[in-house]
Amino acid sequence: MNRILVIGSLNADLVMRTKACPKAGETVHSLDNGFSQGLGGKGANQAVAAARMTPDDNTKVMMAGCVGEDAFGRTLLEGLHTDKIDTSHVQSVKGISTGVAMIIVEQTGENRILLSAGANGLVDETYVDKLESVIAESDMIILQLEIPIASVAKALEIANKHNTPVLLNPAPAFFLSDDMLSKCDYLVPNEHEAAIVLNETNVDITVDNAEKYALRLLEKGVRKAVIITLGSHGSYFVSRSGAKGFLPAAKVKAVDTTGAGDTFIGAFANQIVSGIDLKAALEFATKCSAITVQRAGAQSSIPTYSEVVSMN
Ligand SMILES: Nc1ncnc2c1ncn2[C@@H]1O[C@H](COP(=O)(O)OP(=O)(O)OP(=O)(O)O)[C@@H](O)[C@H]1O
Ligand SMILES: [K+]
Repeated sequence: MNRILVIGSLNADLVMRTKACPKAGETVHSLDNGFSQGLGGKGANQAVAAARMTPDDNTKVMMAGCVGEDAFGRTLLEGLHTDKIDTSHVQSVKGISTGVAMIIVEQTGENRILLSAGANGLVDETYVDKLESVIAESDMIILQLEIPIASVAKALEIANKHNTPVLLNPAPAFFLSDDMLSKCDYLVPNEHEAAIVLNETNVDITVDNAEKYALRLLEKGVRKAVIITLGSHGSYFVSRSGAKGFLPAAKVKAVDTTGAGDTFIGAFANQIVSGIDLKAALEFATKCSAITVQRAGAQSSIPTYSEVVSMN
């Protein structure tokens, strides 16, 4: 059985839809039935995507991270269990809230998000150290940057020590050292994140110049492949073995793109640990995320393997 370990964030998404945002000191009503609650956090979303893309239970997905001992934390864990994700390494911590994203969406589609890292901030180096044996036994670990960066560096160090392949999704983006990049097998940023990782915040990465920036990231030491996702355009990949190319996104009517990147990453990782080659794995991930964008929500919008294969 293949084993994927995600070390990352778990968040409750609290969404309020309104005609207009209240001004300071003002109280306004939301739209009718304007409130909804969802399960999110890049780490948990990517774990769910990897788990749902597993036919015949041939890949075990494990989640590591921290939640508060509260209703949000319990609901997040229940959701992961529904997808048969092993949560035995997730710590429920007393006295701190689970990570929360408060999202206000105006009728125009404009949104404002207030994020409280809460328990995600407790994923420290000591916690990651305790995961050493599970990192060593994994076929791939998936990391994002919604937990402290020192903990991500620690996870990279342990994974390298045990030759465990690493996929890093540098989101939200920071400038990353060559040392960190050279400990990653796969780097999957979107176009904005790729620019920030390279410290090139004044450039626009597009379909036309994606190859140049993907190659620059590869030159910084990423071991196997760099994949830059380009939203509704698709993605561009370059690999150490010389494979490269643009993969157009499926032409679909997008309703809510939340979770597109996370679906892409979880599905891609699942394919890679199952021995599928890079381009085929990316084509599969492209199909999966095209379904996610046609549905509202984050985790709830991620398709299952059978939904993806029945698309053809
Ligand atoms: N409107 C769309 N139509 C079809 N496919 C899409 C669309 N938006 C995204 N995708 C697919 O999802 C992949 C990842 O999307 P994107 O580059 O937007 O990631 P992201 O910015 O990390 O996403 P998000 O933060 O919204 O989850 C793309 O490479 C593409 O294949
Ligand atoms: K969605």
